[in-house]
Amino acid sequence: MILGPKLSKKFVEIMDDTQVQQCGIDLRVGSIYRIEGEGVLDYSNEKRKLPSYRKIFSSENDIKISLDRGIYLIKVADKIKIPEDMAALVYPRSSLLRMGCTLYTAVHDPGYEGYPEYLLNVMNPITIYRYARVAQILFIRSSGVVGTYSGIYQKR
Ligand SMILES: O=c1ccn([C@H]2C[C@H](O)[C@@H](COP(=O)(O)OP(=O)(O)OP(=O)(O)O)O2)c(=O)[nH]1
Repeated sequence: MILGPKLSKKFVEIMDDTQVQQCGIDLRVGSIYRIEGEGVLDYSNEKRKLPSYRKIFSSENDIKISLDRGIYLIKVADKIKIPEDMAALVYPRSSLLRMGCTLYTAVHDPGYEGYPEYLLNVMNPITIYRYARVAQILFIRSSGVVGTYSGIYQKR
């Protein structure tokens, strides 16, 4: 079952009710990075290596950024905390899609806490203002959960 925002509001540190949607909570842009260099991914994570990220925008310090076509990493400005019996899914805002851009997102695990990062694909140039709402998070109550998230992205 997807939780409505009356309940899920407790799990996102939002700025104000503009972020509250009918079924989920909008997430704001925090920082944007260029991805530089190669990543390495294996089965056990022994060889896992993230590429380098060069920060090109921060909602704290900058007013707006114009992005050319390309791939960027985006870190959200809102801290989220997933309860131990829930997972969360994040979708791009449809306005972002209508502008020719999208976010690629993965599963948010039970117990995860932090400022998530998503892949931003700019297929048509876009200007993004500080703290623009770019995504929407949906919380899903989950049964039969095995443990809670404690990987390298916890509390980042
Ligand atoms: O698009 C996403 C999806 C999830 N997360 C956060 C929440 C999630 O709980 C955590 C780890 O995600 P996942 O388990 O998919 O990462 P992994 O690559 O398997 O890392 P680990 O080995 O730490 O599990 O990262 C993001 O920042 N971005």
